Amino acid sequence: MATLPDGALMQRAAAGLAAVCARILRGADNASPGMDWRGGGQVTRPARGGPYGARVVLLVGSGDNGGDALWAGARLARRGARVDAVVLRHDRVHESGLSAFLDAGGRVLSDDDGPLTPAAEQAVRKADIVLDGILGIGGKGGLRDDAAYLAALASADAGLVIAVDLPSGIDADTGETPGAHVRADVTVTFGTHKVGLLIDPAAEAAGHIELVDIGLGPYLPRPAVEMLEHGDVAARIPVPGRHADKYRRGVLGMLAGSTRYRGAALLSVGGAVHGGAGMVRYAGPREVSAMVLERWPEAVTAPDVEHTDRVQAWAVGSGLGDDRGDEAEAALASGLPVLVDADGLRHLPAELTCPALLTPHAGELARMLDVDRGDVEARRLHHAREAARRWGATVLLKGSTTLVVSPDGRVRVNSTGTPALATAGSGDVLAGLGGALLAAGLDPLDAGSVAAHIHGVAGQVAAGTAGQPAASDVLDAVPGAMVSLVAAHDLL
Ligand SMILES: NC(=O)C1=CN([C@@H]2O[C@H](COP(=O)(O)OP(=O)(O)OC[C@H]3O[C@@H](n4cnc5c(N)ncnc54)[C@H](OP(=O)(O)O)[C@@H]3O)[C@@H](O)[C@H]2O)[C@@H](O)CC1
Ligand SMILES: [K+]
Repeated sequence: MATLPDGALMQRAAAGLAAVCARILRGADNASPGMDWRGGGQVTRPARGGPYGARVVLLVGSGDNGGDALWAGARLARRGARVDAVVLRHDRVHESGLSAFLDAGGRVLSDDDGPLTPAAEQAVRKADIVLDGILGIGGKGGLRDDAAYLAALASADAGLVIAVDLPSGIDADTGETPGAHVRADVTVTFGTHKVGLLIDPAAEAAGHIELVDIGLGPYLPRPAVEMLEHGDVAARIPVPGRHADKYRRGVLGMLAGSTRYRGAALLSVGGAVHGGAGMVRYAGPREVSAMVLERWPEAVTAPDVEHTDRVQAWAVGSGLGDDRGDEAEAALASGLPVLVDADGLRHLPAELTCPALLTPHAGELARMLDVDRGDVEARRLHHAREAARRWGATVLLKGSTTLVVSPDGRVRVNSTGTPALATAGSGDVLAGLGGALLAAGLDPLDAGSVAAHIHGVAGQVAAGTAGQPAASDVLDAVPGAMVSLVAAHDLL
């Protein structure tokens, strides 16, 4: 801002915003160079042939977010759209934006007494597009009274809701939703993706995300949250060299499954085998080991952790049950990198002395931190950070947006998640994958985020062929997912 004339960034933002609205109104293909990280993302749009004659309503808050909406509204009005503004506070409105809007033929439907006039409500209900310019990055807390009512009206009754920069009322920095907020079909965000657009529950309110480049790139600090793309993941997948042998590729010790949860052993060993482990040494009861060997003859088995030597990392806990805590503790005391999943998380010492990757879901993290599960779901980043700090470990919090948080503060959010992965045994596959990558020498942050990415791609592939895939289908899709990631990378 300091290097540019006053208002230049807002003009870039408004121009980009108006262009997206015009494109949507034209019914043009929605594919864009921006990131639609939720995949698919086709927007049901009011195809009108263009802005001319379209009904657009602006919800205008008291800050610059409202200014963006007004300037974009002025551009659409000049292209023949019928643009009405509902101004939340007439005593505090972006002045130059408002005069440009009025000069372009826009109308204001609210009055000094408040925004909720009958004309305003009627216009929102009939709109082709509602532009949500109530709050942007300056918003604090959820929407209040009139704004909350308008947000609900727009989300329920109106045409397409397009959020300006972010859906008003979400927390831009955490992904929390402290109160009432807009639910958008599309979010047009400026300069950089906001953390809140990437982490649930707020991310869910953002819909399809379009990034408008306003030239901030060279000035941005290191991002608070990273999201790996396919190429980033492919570059991190260990590829065996000419002199590879099973030890160089990484031997993983696996303490998982039990006579009660036999499937967990098969799925997690399978995840490790397909994840590229040079060898998997399975430690478990004789009848489970026999099943493992039948399905995965490349594995070797031993009765327990004590008799499992020459491993480079451990994966501990998937389907383990309650009675092998001593062995879990022994693996955790080995000093080797350890992935800890499910029942293994009950046996964490107060302080970890090894590089660790903890892979709880929200319920398990709630138990670890002695808080409510609902609170973990509402404040995913906060609680994952808290656990990473408390144990000095990398925490992979599974869920609709899987987070991987390193104790040094780095955060990655996975872009490939799919509801198809929310099925019994899916986490066992992930644990095997992550364990194999730890054994191959990736640090816990890379091992966790690469495993989550591959797992998500496998889930998408499996959903594409099996519809509602089982965890075994996801496991079967892992090799293909890895091939497609690496092949795409080689083509870059
Ligand atoms: N920075 C840049 O480079 C660029 C930024 N740009 C744009 O600017 C936006 C940020 O603008 P901003 O800073 O003016 O804040 P904004 O989000 O409009 O809201 C602040 C106002 O809302 C009020 N308010 C707060 N909470 C509230 C609540 N819960 N319920 C009701 N009211 C509440 C608050 O009042 P206060 O709390 O101060 O009394 C204040 O009046 C950004 O998101 C992007 O769109 C682009 O133009 C491109 C360049
Ligand atoms: K907004």
